[in-house]
Amino acid sequence: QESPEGAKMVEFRKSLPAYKEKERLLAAIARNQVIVISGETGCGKTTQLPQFVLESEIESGRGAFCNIICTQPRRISAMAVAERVSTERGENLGESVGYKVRLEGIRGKDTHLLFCTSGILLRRLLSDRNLNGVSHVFVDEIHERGMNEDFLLIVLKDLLSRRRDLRLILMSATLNAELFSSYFGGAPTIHIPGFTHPVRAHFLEDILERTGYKMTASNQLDDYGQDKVWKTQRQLLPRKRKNQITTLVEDALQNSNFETYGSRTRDSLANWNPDCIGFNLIEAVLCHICRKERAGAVLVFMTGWDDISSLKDQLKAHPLLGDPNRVLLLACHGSMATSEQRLIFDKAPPNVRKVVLATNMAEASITINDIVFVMDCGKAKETTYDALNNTPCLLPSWISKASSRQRRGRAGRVQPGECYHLYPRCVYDAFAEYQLPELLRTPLNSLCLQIKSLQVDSIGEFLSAALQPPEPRAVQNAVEFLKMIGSLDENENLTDLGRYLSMLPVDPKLGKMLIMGAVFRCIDPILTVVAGLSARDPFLLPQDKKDLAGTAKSRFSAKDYSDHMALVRAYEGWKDAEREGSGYEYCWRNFLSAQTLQAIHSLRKQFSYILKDAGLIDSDANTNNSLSHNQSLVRGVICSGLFPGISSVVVNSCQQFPLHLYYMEDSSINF
Ligand SMILES: Nc1ncnc2c1ncn2[C@@H]1O[C@H](COP(=O)(O)OP(=O)(O)OP(=O)(O)O)[C@@H](O)[C@H]1O
Repeated sequence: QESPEGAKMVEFRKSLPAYKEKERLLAAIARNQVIVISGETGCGKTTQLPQFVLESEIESGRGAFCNIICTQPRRISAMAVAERVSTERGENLGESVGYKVRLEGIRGKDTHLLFCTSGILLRRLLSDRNLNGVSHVFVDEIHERGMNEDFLLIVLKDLLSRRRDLRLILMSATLNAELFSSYFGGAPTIHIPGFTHPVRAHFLEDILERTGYKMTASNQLDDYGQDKVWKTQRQLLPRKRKNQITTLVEDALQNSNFETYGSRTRDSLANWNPDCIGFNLIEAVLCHICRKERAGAVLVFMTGWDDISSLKDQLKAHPLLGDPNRVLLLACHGSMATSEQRLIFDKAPPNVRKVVLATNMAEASITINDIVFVMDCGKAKETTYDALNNTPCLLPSWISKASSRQRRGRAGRVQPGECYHLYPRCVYDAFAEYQLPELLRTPLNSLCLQIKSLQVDSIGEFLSAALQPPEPRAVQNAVEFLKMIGSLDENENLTDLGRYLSMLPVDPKLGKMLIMGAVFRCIDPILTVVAGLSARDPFLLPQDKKDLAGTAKSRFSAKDYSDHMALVRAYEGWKDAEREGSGYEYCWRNFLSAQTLQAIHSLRKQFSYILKDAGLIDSDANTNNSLSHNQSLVRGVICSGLFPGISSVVVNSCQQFPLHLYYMEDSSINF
């Protein structure tokens, strides 16, 4: 604090809106076991509030006894926030402030404020049900209503009566604090106004007017490279099942005539296709920013790995955006290793504009301090689940108003910014206020396993205590599935397999395949299959070279007609080629996607750390793979993991009985 930088930091912290509320907050925390704080974007909720408690405990001589945990919904935010708070305190990470995310963490003996993911705290609660030694728990971003946060709230609510001294502070970025307050018996709420430098919002009509970009029916179809044909068809097909928000968006568009805009803009808007992300539009806006706007990095919100990597390929081929001397293109999505994700925080070289293509994982809690421009495609991949037919699907859906504001809020945190929303204002007006809680829209298989490891008798009863309980049918489907794969017995008790599965932070189906691969000592091929099922198919099928691509694939699968074994061989061949420096030619020759193989490689590493962490595999690779050469065994292990989704029935069209086919996420077929 004595150095000029230290004094500047103290001044900065004092300028945040949270600082003005410091005394009121500390008094409320001292008087109440639970408080709910709604802090708008940039007010200092995440970085300041846990720090205020730490400082106050140190000042009152209780520093050595306090143990503050602050949860974040995502790994990247837990790490980035811990780093920022350490910097603000003029310390290294691991002194008074640390972090813990799955498989990684920095904390020291003097760490009294720990940032971690909600999953890490849940895991701790499984083995330490009373959270012994913890004095304060902050649960951040509760408005996102993620599955882990809703689950945490049930467990923490139950814990409060056993730990009267524990303080629980719930933090939300939006004003819906009442819901949480009444869940905790009318806990007091405190509101902190937000602070951002001014951020100008431009909606699609303004963007078109400003850039002069013309949208036609054909220039909006996104180019997904080799998958192009399939994706294009999907973009052109009318959607069969419309959800309420899609209808609202269409109505909003129909009722808007954009009469104050020029005819070129109106024509473009008449052609606007809400089902596309709009790669060409993004490219045009990026060019506009690079050529006409002031310096500053750009953060582009996309929906997932496939659109991020396809857009990145397109931009790399552009004379301006693909020139590394002028533009630094970075990506950030969930299947990347943490070390790669962290690159988004690095500064670009002078006169080079940084462009980050990210999923909604960059939406909350993080500050990339050189971001001046945000582009928001208005969509995010969301799991939707229909309990009636028990089919989950991961599809791009419109985001909520709360998410859109959070995205905008990533600009303007350190300097004034601009946000380009790539959809008209009337569409924003039709967005839901908040997203539907994850607990109500995803299968509950993993969650139910974790609930059982808390030694709960009835899963249904436990979940009925949630903020918004899921449908009983969804719970019943999950319990039946867990019984079928052998992780629960007839009386809903965890089996040995179930106990191991509950320790693995992956889908139970994939977890079972991994455990079987470990037990039967054929882990390498199984790691590849599980990573492949979690990523996507690396085999490309270009429309104009289907035969050649088919022949290339059959070279990998001819012996046993197995797609899974073909993947294993293709991956192993790629690894060999990489070692010899010919990975690129190998992919080209065999119609394989190098990017997908790279993603599979990263995921394999993550899964193998998880298995080591759970004590399921040895540190010696030879021992773990002593039976990997036995292909019948490997195929048996794959089957045991995929069960019950292992076969499909082909019916003759003359047959009259009704049959329903559902395509599952991993493209297996379910009846
Ligand atoms: N890594 C960083 N570098 C520079 N400034 C930062 C950094 N992290 C935070 N800040 C500054 O501190 C302010 C408060 O950040 P904080 O993350 O606490 O906000 P918040 O209230 O939690 O908002 P949100 O919910 O939008 O993340 C930011 O607006 C920014 O000005």
